[in-house]
Amino acid sequence: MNASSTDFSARNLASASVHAFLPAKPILIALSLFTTYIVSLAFYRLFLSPLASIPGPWYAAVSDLWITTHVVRMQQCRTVQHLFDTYGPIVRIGPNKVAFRDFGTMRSVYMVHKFDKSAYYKSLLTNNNDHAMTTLPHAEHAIRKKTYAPHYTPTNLSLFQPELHDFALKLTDILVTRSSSVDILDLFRHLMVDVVACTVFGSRSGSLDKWDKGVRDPLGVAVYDFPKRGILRSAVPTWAWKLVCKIPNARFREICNSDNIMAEYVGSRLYEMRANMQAASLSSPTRPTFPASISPIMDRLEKNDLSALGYPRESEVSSGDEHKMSLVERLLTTKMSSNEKDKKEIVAVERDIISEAMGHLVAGVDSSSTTLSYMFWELSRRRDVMHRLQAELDEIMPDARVIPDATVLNKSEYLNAFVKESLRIYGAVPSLLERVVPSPSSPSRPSHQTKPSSKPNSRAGSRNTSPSRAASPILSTARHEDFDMMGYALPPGTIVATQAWSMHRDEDVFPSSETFLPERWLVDPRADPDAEEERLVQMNQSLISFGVGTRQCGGQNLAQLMMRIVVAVVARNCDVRADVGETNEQSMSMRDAFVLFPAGKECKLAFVPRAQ
Ligand code: HEM
Repeated sequence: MNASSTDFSARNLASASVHAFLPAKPILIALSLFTTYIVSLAFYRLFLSPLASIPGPWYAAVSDLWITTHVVRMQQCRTVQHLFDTYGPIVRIGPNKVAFRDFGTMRSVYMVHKFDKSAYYKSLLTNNNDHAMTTLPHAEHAIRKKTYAPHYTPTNLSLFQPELHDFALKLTDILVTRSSSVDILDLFRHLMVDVVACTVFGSRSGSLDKWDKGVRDPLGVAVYDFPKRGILRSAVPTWAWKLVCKIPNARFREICNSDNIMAEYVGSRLYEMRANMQAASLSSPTRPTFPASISPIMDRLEKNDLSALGYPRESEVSSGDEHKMSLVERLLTTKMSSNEKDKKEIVAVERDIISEAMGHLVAGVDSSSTTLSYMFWELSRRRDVMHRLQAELDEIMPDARVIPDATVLNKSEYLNAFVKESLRIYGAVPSLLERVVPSPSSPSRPSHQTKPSSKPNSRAGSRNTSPSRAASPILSTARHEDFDMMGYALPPGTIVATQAWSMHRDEDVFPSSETFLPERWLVDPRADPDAEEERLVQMNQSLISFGVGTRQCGGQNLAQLMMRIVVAVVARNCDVRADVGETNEQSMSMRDAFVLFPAGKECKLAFVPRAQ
């Protein structure tokens, strides 16, 4: 090889390597810019953010990824509790998120200042529309609540007692006739579908009957699938969602479609009711126009084909009793009161009622069935509790098939203590209830700031007793629009939250908090009466299973009533047993995905009839 050919190859090689390097340059530049951005962001969040001084693990301050891994593991409640134990009552759990475990701050955020809910709740939209739980601004929510709240007053609910007793007796009959164990989580879900269908839609869905006959209940399955759909839906953008829903797998499609299945059921009830109401008040009722997602159902209904939905056409539970009104009927009456509504308005109102009713179905079924399941699981392994409860029930229910009125159940001391203790440990919503620090222009802007308080206390002057950090250097740099939470200045937009899980495990209020002890809710006759009164007030104020303030559970009176009815009739008629091979500590270990559920996703128990 001569010198000129060597020169040529070297030049070629050099030029080739330059060309190979050139396209890599923009990538390298982009990579280094990205790395600089990430490092700067992490540095800002860790050291310069207004939340930088709040205690908590550094990796939580840097990114939401850490807490998200615990959400995905369905162990967020336990993780946050561990942080409180490690860092104290206020903890930074994300770059923009602060969790607290303090009674005074809880009252301030949820009751006094009534902060708006965070965007997290939008993942619970039904039919792509808001309902009470997903309406974020406080003022807008107040209007909604006014329309549905009268339905859940104890007086109104007492009108539904005959149906509720029927369902509970039907459930008991199913339990005593089974020779093997029953997955009561599934069975209670069917019970609650019947209960909500009856009180909210004024119909009999026959869900328990279907369960008994081994027939699949489409409404029950849809309610069960809805949270899974919510998680999926919130994880992908709208365009991708349409593709996801086309994945050719029958079960998967059923999950994606759970929203529409519920809307079909509710829409059919609403249209039927509206037609009845119009027939009664107008000579020529106008056919309402329904939104696209439910118009096929309306077409089927027009052809009088209710069976296409899998539900019998039945008379409303309100028939024959003009005072008893389902929630849907109530909302129709309130919202359709003006005859001057145009078609567009009617569609909007009807769509709104459908979403609201679906919201109650979704909120009421899984929550109540989970708590009920844990109650019976606890009875199965605590003979002492079971016997004491049964002794009281034997007295108030001489006839095992006659369920006492709510007023009697509410006065039954041990039953109430048992329900409260169950709600404390197994309340179905133990999770962070997220709220947002408002901006200065927001109506929920606090007019004064919060100081930490050690414990709840009813006695005047004994609140907010622990030392405030108001004079701390952190606050000296606070801007006017910041919110003072326990001495830390939180800028508008910060997400703040407490969780029932931790409020209910405060050792100062609930000693031996991990032990299931209904007796803690009873007055100890040997103790000082004043101290006893104070102790019980503290516990009651810290029990937040149904949330706090104006955004509290809308259906809590119904849930409380159903829990008492079901526990009373089932425990009066049966003994409960668990086979540790199928239901045990491990399978019942608590998981949370906003609502609680057992790790094994079932709760199999055997029910043995008691000698009467
Ligand atoms: C043991 C059973 C139940 C528990 C533990 C429970 C718990 C809760 C909690 C903690 C909230 C407040 C969420 C927040 O502040 O972010 C809530 C809201 C709600 N719950 Fe329940 N719930 C139960 C049963 C029911 C039932 C049976 C219904 C109705 C059929 C119902 C309807 C609602 C509604 C409509 C809301 C939204 C309230 C509003 O923002 O106006 N819940 N529930």
